[in-house]
Amino acid sequence: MQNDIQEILISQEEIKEKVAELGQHLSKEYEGRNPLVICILKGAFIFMADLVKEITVPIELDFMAVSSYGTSTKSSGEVKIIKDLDSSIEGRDILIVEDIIDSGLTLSYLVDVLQRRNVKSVKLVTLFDKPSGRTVNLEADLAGFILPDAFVVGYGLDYAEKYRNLPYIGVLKPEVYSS
Ligand SMILES: O=P(O)(O)OC[C@H]1O[C@H](OP(=O)(O)OP(=O)(O)O)[C@H](O)[C@@H]1O
Ligand code: HPA
Ligand SMILES: [Mg+2]
Repeated sequence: MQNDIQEILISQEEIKEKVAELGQHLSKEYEGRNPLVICILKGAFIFMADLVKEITVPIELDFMAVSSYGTSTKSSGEVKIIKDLDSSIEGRDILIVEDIIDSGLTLSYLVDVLQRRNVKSVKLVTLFDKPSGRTVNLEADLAGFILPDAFVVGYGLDYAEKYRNLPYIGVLKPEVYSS
């Protein structure tokens, strides 16, 4: 698996430091409140697990699974909800936890879906942001790292469901896509 990586863009240590910073920031922002933190599966599962340990206000968790990439490195443009939330979110402060915003299609669709459920507020935190990929107008409220225009894997992010368990963010060798 490590042999398929051309370059490590962000190390395990850098990610750890950044996640702690984001957690501190969110703890201040949600002081005195009890947000519902929503993990967007599958990609955000590692970020979610690490981030919530750095949040000091009481939170509740839920999970939503969506997919638009399948086995490709390009978004299909069609966002499919594979698993919806377990309960009503009416009147709640919602924090969406995402691993990466690339084209922005997944999140613009989801924010719209959640906002229509009469929530009190919706905020969006992403660990990775790839502004060069955007095809719709969407910004995170909080972003960890800005990435260059390359398809990346690791720390939850996959290529054809593989490499999610790499502890860093890396770029795949071109021959991996073509084989
Ligand atoms: O901004 P976008 O271009 O929409 O891309 C970002 C989304 O794509 C990936 O999910 P994917 O659809 O691959 O599902 P996965 O999380 O199960 O890998 C990633 O985890 C984000 O949810
Ligand atoms: O660069 C990426 N890597 C993995 N999954 C993704 N989904 C959107 N962009 C990416
Ligand atoms: Mg994916």
